Order: sequence, then structure tokens, then C-alpha cells
Amino acid sequence: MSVTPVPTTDLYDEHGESLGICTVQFRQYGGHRRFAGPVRTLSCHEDNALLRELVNTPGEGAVLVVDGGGSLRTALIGDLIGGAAERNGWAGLIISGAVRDSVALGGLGLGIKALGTVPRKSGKTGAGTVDGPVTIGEVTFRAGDTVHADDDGVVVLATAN
Ligand SMILES: O=C([O-])CC(=O)C(=O)O
Repeated sequence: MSVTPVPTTDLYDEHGESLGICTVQFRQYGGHRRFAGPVRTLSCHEDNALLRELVNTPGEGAVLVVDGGGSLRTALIGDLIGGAAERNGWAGLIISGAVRDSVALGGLGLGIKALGTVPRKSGKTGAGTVDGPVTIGEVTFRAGDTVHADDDGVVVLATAN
């Protein structure tokens, strides 16, 4: 399901404090600075085998929210995983962790927010959890919620809203 991005400030003006507001100051790395979609989630720590597997399945316009524990030691995505996410129809990736190949990521047709960059690759054991609730920057993302992201931030509309 594709979701048209709405400015996060307009969503706050409409929904007020019932909106989930992520306080992490993400940086923009993707080619789309405004993006939105149904939430999918992944928790993984310095290991991106599950992430690679997920972005190689149909994204159907979803935004993958990745709780990488905020680690800046290893990159959870680079141009290969980012390119696969674009090809498979993911609207965006929001990563509490690091990326690499940042210049190439900027040429991809999806949104990518992350904390920073590092050249080191992640492990490949497949450790992690898919579609469990993840809490990042004072907000809990649940699979099936709707997330909107732009230059002002990341906000979540819970399914019940
Ligand atoms: O393979 C990795 O670990 C990440 C990467 O560099 C890519 O996605 O291109």
C-alpha cells in the first residue's frame, strides 16, 4: 500500500499529542527527503543478514524501521542493500544505526534516514527480530502503523487512530 507523504508539521497540527513523535535527529541519506508508508520493523545489532533478506522481499510501499541499537560501529546498509530496497518497492528505511556508500545512497529513489556513516560492514549471522515493536527516540513503532518522514522529523500514526 503506498501512502502519500504529508508534512510532519501538518500531521502534528492535526493530531497533536496523539501523534508519535520521534526525537532522534536522523540525517537524510536517500534520494527522497519526504516519504511515508506502513511500518515494518527489524531489530538487529551490528548484523544485517536479516535486513538484506527483508529488502529482497516486496516492500509494497512500506517503510522499514530498523532498531540497530544506535550503533555507529558498523554500517547496516550500503549501496547494495539500499538498491535492493529501491528495486523491491520499499518507500524508505529509517535506521537507528549507521550506513555506508552514502554518496550512492543519495541517488536512490527511496527515503533513507540514519544516524551517521561508517565504512565497516556489519556481521552476517542473521540475528535479529522482524516486526516486533521497536522504540526509538521516545516513540514505539509497530508493524502496521503509518510513518511519515521529512526534513522536520519522523512521526507515527498508530493503527487505532
Ligand atoms: O553488504 C553490506 O554489509 C552492506 C553493504 O555494503 C551494501 O549494502 O552494499
